[in-house]
Amino acid sequence: MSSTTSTRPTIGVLALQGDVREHVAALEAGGARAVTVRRPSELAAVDGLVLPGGESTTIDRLLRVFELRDDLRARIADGLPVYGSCAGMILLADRLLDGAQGQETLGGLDVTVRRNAFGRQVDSWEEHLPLTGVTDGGSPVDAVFIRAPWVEEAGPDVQVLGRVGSGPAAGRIVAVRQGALLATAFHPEITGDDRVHRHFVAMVQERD
Ligand SMILES: NC(=O)CC[C@H](N)C(=O)O
Repeated sequence: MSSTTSTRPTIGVLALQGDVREHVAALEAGGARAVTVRRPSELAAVDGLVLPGGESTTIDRLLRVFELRDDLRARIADGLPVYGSCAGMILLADRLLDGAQGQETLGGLDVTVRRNAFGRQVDSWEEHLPLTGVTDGGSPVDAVFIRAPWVEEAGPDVQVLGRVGSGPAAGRIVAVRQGALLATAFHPEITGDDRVHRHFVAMVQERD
């Protein structure tokens, strides 16, 4: 574990595939020192980690190629704060529905996630959502969903932070927290609203 001060923690962004740059910028705006993580030594040096949006099957495969998978699972079990966005939410789920053949997750969150849950015809859409602990007393976040998963079932220790508000998927869970793990089905990193990342930075600081 690194010895950064609690005021500005070092947070890694897993940089194997996906929208890494956007997360780096959002973390910096949210008060962290952001670094990219591709090697076990880089993983060992961070106080928290973001699993970006992208393609969960590719990230799953590359985690093995880059020999990061076992170390990352161990650090998650050890309480490392991790924020997963979209594909990252899939990777954090203990149980996966509609995964590709042979696809595995890292696990950690006691949830069942359905991949590409909103259907192939709905590639992306945007909705303004209130999020518990993030938007309290403020405006809702601009939630951009891109071939997004949803949480089909959440265990008793999982705190539901946000649900879809309207349309055929109304009520579906799209933001959760369990201990040091945070996950959203949408992509706050591409909207210029840093409140979700700020929330995660505070979670990392709590852990210091
Ligand atoms: N925007 C995203 O991260 C999409 C996730 C993608 N559908 C997957 O299965 O990983």
